[in-house]
Amino acid sequence: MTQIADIIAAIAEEMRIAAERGTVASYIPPLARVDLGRFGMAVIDADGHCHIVGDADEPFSIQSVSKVFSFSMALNAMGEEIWARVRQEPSGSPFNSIVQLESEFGIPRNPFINAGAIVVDDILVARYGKDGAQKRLLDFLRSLVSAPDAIQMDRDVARQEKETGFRNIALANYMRTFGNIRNPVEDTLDFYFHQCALTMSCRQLAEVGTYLMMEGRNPRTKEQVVTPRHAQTVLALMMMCGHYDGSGAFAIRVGLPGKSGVGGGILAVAPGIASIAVWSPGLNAQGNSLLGTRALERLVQQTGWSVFRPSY
Ligand SMILES: NC(=O)CC[C@H](N)C(=O)O
Repeated sequence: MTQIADIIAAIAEEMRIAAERGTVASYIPPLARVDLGRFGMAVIDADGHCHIVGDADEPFSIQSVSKVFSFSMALNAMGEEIWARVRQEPSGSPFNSIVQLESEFGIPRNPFINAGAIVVDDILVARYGKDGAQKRLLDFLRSLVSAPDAIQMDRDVARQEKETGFRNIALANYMRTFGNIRNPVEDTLDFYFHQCALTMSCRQLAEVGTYLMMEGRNPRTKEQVVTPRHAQTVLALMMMCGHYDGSGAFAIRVGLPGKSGVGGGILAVAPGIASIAVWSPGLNAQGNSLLGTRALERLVQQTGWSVFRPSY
């Protein structure tokens, strides 16, 4: 097999010259002004070797990729009881859709659509308090990376998320009417907007993802961050729901559990083999990184890492 470094160098070159790059998210200026030409990728293998290419050390807004980490924390806090508050099924709907909530009594389909992530945050705010939840999430992420201070919450992005977040505010209030938001809506949303505003680079995102590659263990400290069973649960949900109404296409094209964000980042995990982060800010129609998806597709074609291959 060609070395990973050579494979990702060739992928970065293909992405550098790609003409069609998607569209950057435009709902807040900090996302709208990101250069469409950016592309970065980081791959960390099971031995801890990190290969990077392009803008892999450039911080970006991880947005909904953060839902993986808040959900991991909520599983730790609540265990299987969490399924009374959020379900474990794909939605087939856009990330910010409200339609299913009415017929399904305010219980979101899964923790990775906005409604589900807001419920997850409500659980964490009830357990740790509004500021405590933020601090714990930051501690969780920083414990997994080599340069902890590089992971930040961008307060300006959080403020703008709040100022423009009418759909998320509606989702939270609507679920409150079913009793599925238990804290003051503002407190839960404050945490949600701050977690969307987390900033890190591909290198750090791939480092954070290593616990999912290693059956829930932090390879740096050997600490069990989540149980092996919960790591499997998170990965299964990433495969089924990590790309919203684009999840089926992502599973077929890439064949790895993955989670996207509107900042153009994707975290993908080849269990036992690699933690991969890619960033390209241009999005496709479902709000997932256009070139990020293509880059992962190329990587899997050349490494054979799809979990659906018999040899995996
Ligand atoms: N898909 C996403 O990354 C969505 C995150 C965005 N901040 C929102 O709440 O709508």
